[in-house]
Amino acid sequence: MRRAILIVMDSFGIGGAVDAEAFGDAGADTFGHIAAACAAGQADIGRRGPLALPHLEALGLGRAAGTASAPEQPEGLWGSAGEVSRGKDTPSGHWEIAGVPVTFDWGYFPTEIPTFPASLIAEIMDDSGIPGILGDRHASGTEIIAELGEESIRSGKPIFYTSGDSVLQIAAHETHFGLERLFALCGVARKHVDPLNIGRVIARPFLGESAESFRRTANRRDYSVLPPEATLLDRAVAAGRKVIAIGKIGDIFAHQGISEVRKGDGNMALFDAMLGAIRDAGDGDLVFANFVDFDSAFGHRRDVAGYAAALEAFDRRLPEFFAALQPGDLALITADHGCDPTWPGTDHTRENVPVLGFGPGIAGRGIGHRKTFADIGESVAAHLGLPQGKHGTSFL
Ligand SMILES: O=P(O)(O)O[C@H]1O[C@H](CO)[C@@H](O)[C@H]1O
Ligand SMILES: [Mn+2]
Ligand SMILES: [Mn+2]
Repeated sequence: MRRAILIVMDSFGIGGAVDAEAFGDAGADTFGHIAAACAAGQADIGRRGPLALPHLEALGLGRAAGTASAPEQPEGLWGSAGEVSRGKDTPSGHWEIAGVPVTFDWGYFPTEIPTFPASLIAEIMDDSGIPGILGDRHASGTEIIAELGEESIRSGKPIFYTSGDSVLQIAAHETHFGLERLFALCGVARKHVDPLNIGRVIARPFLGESAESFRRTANRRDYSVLPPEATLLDRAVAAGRKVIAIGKIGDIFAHQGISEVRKGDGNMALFDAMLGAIRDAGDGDLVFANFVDFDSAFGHRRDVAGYAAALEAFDRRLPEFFAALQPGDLALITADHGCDPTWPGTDHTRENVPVLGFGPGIAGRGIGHRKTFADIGESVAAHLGLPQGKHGTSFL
């Protein structure tokens, strides 16, 4: 069996990006700062003490990140990669991993209030019939729902907000407003933000009846534009291979180059879904998984202890993953950008990402620092015997 399993630990950066300063992120280091906080006893909520990631460390995480606790002889291919795409957002990171860097500038909404052009909101209101909007500014999704959720239920007006990413996010109550109605509204909004070059419209349904009880549900849906060129996923599908997308991978690629989508509510359910996909994948197939909680539940929330606990929970499950691999399989663990939970604000941070490769029979060695995430996708292509793309080089 020659299969590939590609895992994105969403936002698990390791610092050190050469262009971090241009993003206001010089010194940001998601892994390093979480580890430092844990070592200093500052991340003892729901967990305790130094960050314990024995399996990721055995694969070479410490060496990839340049930390002292690295083993002499990592068991996997270990290295780091920098991003050449102009944004530090999720689609840019994933598309570059899949061989297609984003070399154009996305459209962004300004930090002024209101952030959205009045004409855009008027068009969306006309087409969707909503009575108006709330929010209309940059915000943290959980905070703005706590602040405006009750008013949204009362008034029937959904909450529109954005961030440092190229996004229009729409939060509305799953039952009072209605989930299908929210999805339809996002479809309308998608059409109207196309001319503004906005990467994603994101439906953010929530449940609960008051600020204290509101919670976002797993029914988030991202409406992405298509990648600018054919990705690794398209190459795989064109060659008759199966691409099984775990979590939000399907949405991120606008469902292009995807054979099957499997979802899960939270990292542990996603891990289960990934193990199931590995059981079902055949020779030459690709399983591509995104673990979203690191970013959305902890990185953006600036929750250091929560992020650390999520890393440790993920690491504890890796033996199940190792056991699911078969001779000939290549597994790669990486990330799409940083989201340092110790950093000011609530946005992503420009960082290098770890690249850890392993599989039965793959000997450990350093692959150095890769200048583009595209080297990851090209390595998968080489492993699966797919045509090489033009933006990266295989490290196999
Ligand atoms: O604060 P929340 O709603 O989690 O928003 C985050 O999620 C968006 C999509 O990943 C990002 O743009 C970021 O701002
Ligand atoms: Mn991401
Ligand atoms: Mn994010």
